[in-house]
Amino acid sequence: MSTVNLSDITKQFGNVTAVKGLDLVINEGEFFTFLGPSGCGKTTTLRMIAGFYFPSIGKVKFNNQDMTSVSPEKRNTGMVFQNYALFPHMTVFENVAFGLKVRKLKKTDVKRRVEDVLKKVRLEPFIDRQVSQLSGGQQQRVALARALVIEPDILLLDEPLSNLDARLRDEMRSEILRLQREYDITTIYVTHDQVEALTMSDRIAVFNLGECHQVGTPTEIYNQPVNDFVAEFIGETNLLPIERHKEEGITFIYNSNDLNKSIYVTNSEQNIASYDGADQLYMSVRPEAVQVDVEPMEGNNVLSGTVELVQFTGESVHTIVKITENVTLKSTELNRGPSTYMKKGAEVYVYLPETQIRIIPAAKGEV
Ligand SMILES: Nc1ncnc2c1ncn2[C@@H]1O[C@H](COP(=O)(O)OP(=O)(O)OP(=O)(O)O)[C@@H](O)[C@H]1O
Repeated sequence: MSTVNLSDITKQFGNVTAVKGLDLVINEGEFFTFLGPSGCGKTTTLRMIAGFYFPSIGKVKFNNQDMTSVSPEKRNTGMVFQNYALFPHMTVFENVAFGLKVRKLKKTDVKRRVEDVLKKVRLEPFIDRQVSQLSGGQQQRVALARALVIEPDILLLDEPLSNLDARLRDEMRSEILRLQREYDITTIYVTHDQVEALTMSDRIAVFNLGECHQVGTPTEIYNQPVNDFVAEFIGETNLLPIERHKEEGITFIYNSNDLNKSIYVTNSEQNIASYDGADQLYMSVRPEAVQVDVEPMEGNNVLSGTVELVQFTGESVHTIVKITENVTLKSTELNRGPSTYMKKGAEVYVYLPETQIRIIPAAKGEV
């Protein structure tokens, strides 16, 4: 097991800056995920850890040992690629044994270790099957076995589930977690799928445009996003630009030209002050915190509106309510039966509880 320490890493490809000033510490045995949209620098960072790329600036350390310019085969990392990169005409055994043969292990040791790992990934019955004759999920297991058989200090996984259908993806998520716990191995996982990141990770780093915006546990990232990019990328949110308007020194208001359609947050001044200098502030309210009813509720932040759309997903119901010309709010509630569904065109009230409103700045360089 290893810690991974990235300090002030920048990676330049010609005039493209793929990764900018990245500092990260990944702890021993941690399941750590790089999450972000396509092109944000996740794979480039993973490849710098594997040694396939060297950083233009900065240092990569494993267990405090400088690995920045060490070649990949001397890093003892196991990698699983998005397209698996298996040898299609070789058998499962030959594919998994490959890395051990390169390391010149004795034949009997190779056999024992390959059989052991194939048992762990539940592929023993397929040991002599050609890889091209396996299903996508089985090929994925071969790729995992091949990465694990060398007993790496760090397991690196680059979007390993993106070629699988939804059901198999679910199954492989638990399978990867089980193996990670069994081998007790520091694991770095790259994905653009937020559900995958939230359900699997000990901690997540959220990337955009080559920069890391936030590092935290899944609940921290979801409940306390540091800016509008993180709030919108992880889960869904209602994001409304703030117009500051002090009333008796304690409230701010959105939409100050129609006070009936304004949103108040008491004691928000301290929160706002900590973002002094931000170009734009937003309030972010998750749809599951937004309540919709045909009767007005008690308290502040009850806005009238018209139901624009009702989306049924099975387990939950999304209701989109138009508040003003420019503002719609989304509410998500668990499915409590047809009598509770709102109707399109209905006049309703929407309640935004103050405690569920989070004030966040625009991500730097965005506005
Ligand atoms: N070998 C390369 N040469 C030139 N530019 C590159 C190279 N590799 C990556 N880039 C650029 O660096 C940026 C980051 O790419 P990277 O592959 O790390 O993103 P990513 O977040 O992994 O995206 P994806 O999810 O699509 O794989 C992109 O703009 C990409 O075009």
